[in-house]
Amino acid sequence: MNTMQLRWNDLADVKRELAARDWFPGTSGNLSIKVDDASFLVTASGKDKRKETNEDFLLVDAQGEAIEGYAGKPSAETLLHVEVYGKTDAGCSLHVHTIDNNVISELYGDKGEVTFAGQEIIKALGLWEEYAQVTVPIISNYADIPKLAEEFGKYVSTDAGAVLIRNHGITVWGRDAFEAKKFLEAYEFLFSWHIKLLILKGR
Ligand SMILES: CSCCC(=O)C(=O)COP(=O)(O)O
Ligand SMILES: [Zn+2]
Repeated sequence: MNTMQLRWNDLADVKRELAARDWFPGTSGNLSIKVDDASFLVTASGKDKRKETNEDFLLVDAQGEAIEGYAGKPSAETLLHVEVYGKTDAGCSLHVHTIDNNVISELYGDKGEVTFAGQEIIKALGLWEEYAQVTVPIISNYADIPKLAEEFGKYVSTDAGAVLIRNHGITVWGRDAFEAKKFLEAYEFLFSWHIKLLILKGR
């Protein structure tokens, strides 16, 4: 198998696992994986990402322009994935809309960030010290995608990270598909945990 086929299979695996979690409501969400310095695979726009077809992904260049030979259109949010690969050595970027990430983004949107501390799952984000804390930036949901990508790009500097888009969703990236998915699951765990605690405490 060549690199392209290997990466295609990696992305298909992640897509299947996120679909099993029901993290692609209403055709939302987009995923990408780096193939080489000049190209990455990204999900086709507007499709039900729970479905598996031979046309789920398209190859695009480093600027997000479709490379000939693939059906459909690249994700409308491809420019955010361009920011990740252009600014870091990340290998995979995942974007999902969940109720939990939307609730957290609205609760803390005015603050521009949300911080979690004292939770064991933070170790999954690579932070192993006691009472480690993690902060996720929250940006406005600009309808203009180049503007959204520009704002998003201000928070993209390390090979692994996450940004919440207010009342929209989260984009998480990591060195490879395994790491990006691990981070995404850890962030969604934190969001769900935090919301449940707030409800139980009546705040
Ligand atoms: C139907 S949700 C609106 C678009 C969006 O935010 C999304 O994640 C999916 O867009 P795509 O073009 O990648 O299908
Ligand atoms: Zn989206």
